[in-house]
Amino acid sequence: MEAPTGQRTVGAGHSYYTGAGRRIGCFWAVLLLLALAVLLLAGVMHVDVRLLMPQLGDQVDGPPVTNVMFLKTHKTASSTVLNILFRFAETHNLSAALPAGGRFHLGYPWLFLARYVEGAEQGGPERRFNIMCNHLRFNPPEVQKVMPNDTFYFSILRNPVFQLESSFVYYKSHVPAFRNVTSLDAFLASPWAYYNQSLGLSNAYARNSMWFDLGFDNDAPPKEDYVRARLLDVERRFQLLLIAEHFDESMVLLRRLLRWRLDDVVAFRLNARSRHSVTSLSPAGQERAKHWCALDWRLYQHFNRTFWARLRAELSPRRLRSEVARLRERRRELAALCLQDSEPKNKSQITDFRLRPYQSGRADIMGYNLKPGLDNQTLQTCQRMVMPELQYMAHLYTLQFPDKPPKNIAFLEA
Ligand SMILES: Nc1ncnc2c1ncn2[C@@H]1O[C@H](COP(=O)(O)OS(=O)(=O)O)[C@@H](OP(=O)(O)O)[C@H]1O
Repeated sequence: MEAPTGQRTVGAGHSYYTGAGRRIGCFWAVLLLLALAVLLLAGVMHVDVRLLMPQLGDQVDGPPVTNVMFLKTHKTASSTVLNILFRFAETHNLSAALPAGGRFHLGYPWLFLARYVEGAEQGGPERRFNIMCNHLRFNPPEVQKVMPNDTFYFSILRNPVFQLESSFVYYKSHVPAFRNVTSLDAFLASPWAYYNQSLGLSNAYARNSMWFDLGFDNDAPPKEDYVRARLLDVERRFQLLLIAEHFDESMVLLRRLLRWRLDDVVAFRLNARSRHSVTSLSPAGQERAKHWCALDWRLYQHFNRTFWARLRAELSPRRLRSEVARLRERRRELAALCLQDSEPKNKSQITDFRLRPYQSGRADIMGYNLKPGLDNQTLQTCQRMVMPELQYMAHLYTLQFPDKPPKNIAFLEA
């Protein structure tokens, strides 16, 4: 006898669903086993799982830090950091403390004053900004006038031997102490023949320039008590000192402390010299540079130590390795997406003047050409990543102060 249609349907349906239920159960069991196997394999092969599931690694606890002051020291990879901060300001609609009027820095080499910031004196004495990162000579009470109380302060240091070599080539014709000497080795062999202490500020790039940028006396004798007291000052004022030689590890640490996303801290190397404008110092010259810049040498040694101690406190070695690997991988992806030939170009090869960095002295400062044919959104992302310091500052200035005359960067066209 044939069962009524409805019963048969229900019966058939029931057995169908029972079979399907079994299949679904199997599916989840297999998936669970697979996941366990991957985790086991990752453990055995010392692979960080976040490398396999990148979206997991981009999770951060709590809101991002948005009040940030970066002391932009000279010739220390600071333009690359500035690019990161300007991008963050622009994409998060944050205000930046930019140089007033037609200026390109915040009063450097004079000690910073709040009135060097555009708009600091408008809207009453309480006007505060989110991001501050243009060159200035650090002067905490004045910086505090334009930055909120909960600002995160950080800076970056570089081995003074290489920092001095970079300065020498870049500021060769600008700094009196460097003007009349053929090489840095010759300068370091008898610095007092070229360095006139009474010229003060104009020679700041020639000796202990990071110490000077921090607001201290770059000609002070490196006496133990004095050095220790100033290092303590820096520790009190800054939450973090990064190290240019370990730039990627620095970005991992910075991102963690600021609770930013990975893409916020991925950057291309900016303001780098082409290989033919880098000179090498003899081993004796290197030792003399450490002696000549003894204050910077102490500064660098001290904060190189604290940097690694901080990294160890924040991340296990394996986690650090995997985060650095992820950062590099993402940089490679973005280079392939944005850059012509995925690499930097020297000044004569850069076709768009808006992307050509400011050139100084004998240095050939490299930049980038973008790939042709990028869609609008990708183009915007890529342009931001390769935009040199002066152009980016002028761009933000126009966005922030549309009624003011724009910064005149026509000289970059030459
Ligand atoms: N990501 C990264 N890692 C390591 N080093 C880097 C990085 N980005 C820039 N650089 C090097 O930093 C030098 C430029 O420093 P600044 O941008 O601070 O110079 S400036 O004071 O703003 O003119 C310049 O050094 P030299 O090439 O020796 O002159 C750059 O090569």
